[in-house]
Amino acid sequence: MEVQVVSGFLGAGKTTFLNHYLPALAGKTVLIENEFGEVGLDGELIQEDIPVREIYAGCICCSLAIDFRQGIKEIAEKFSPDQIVIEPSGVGRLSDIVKACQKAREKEGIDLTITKLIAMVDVKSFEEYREDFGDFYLDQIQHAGLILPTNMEGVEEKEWNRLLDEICGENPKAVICREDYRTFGRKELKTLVDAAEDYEEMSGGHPKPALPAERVFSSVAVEEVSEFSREQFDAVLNAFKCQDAGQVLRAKGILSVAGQRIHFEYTPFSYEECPADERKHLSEKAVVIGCDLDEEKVRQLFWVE
Ligand SMILES: Nc1nc2c(ncn2[C@@H]2O[C@H](COP(=O)(O)OP(=O)(O)OP(=O)(O)O)[C@@H](O)[C@H]2O)c(=O)[nH]1
Repeated sequence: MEVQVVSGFLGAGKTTFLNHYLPALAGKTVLIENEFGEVGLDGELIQEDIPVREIYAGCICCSLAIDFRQGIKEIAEKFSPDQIVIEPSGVGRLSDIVKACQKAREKEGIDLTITKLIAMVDVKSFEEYREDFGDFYLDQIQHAGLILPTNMEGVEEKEWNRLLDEICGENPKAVICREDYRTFGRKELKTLVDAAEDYEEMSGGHPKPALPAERVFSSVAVEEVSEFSREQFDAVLNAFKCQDAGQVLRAKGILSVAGQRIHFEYTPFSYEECPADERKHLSEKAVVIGCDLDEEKVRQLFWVE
């Protein structure tokens, strides 16, 4: 059974990529979604009709390591898939995910081979996050075989090339896609992923002890949400920007705004909203991830009298 990992920092575009990539895969696939927040949302946003196992409220490489191992074992027994694709939480180190997979193999006796390690990188936040989150952020780029830059709209060609060169500098061995992969057809996308080297297992070595993501980042899941007017919801987004409730790095959810159910996606570098997909019957909820979050204040933002 092959294991592929699609990593990327908070909001870098992992789920979007999976919606392009999963239909390009041959054979039986199962997806593992690991959400740092306490409510799962990404699993519901996957369009491909394949089994999805959601593991949330922490990282599969730290506090949820046992759930992860059991999850892999159950998937192997129940589905015997050709491949498992893992979308780790945005704050998970890719090197730790690899170790978690190797541990699953050792402890559960599962026959798995780690093949593609992919890192999605939002070019607009790259320099700031490299500076602010160093090891957490760079580990994904440094361990990937394939780097897919995202959020290139509005970036001038010269700046785009400079940023890609900077990203390549962090991992010269990786294949980097210099175009917007979303313009590729299924076949082209598969060829691109196949062009990246498979992960090479190395024996020995002592893993460096690393600070768990849970000590640096936190999340608040909000399931009691108001109905917002447009102005009220704009004030919530503004509060994120102004860091009124701590440093919000990612927020997403389904809410009722101005009488319409919307799906919103926030990062400090991008914002998107669209009508909620009513076919999925998603309940109204939101998840906020960041640093030094004031949980009470986050909840108050979503509850207007
Ligand atoms: N402009 C632009 N937007 C993108 C691109 N890829 C994803 N997005 C948007 O960025 C937002 C976050 O994308 P996701 O695919 O949910 O990112 P993610 O890495 O799965 O996010 P989390 O795991 O929830 O932190 C969504 O609004 C996407 O539509 C891209 O290449 N360009």
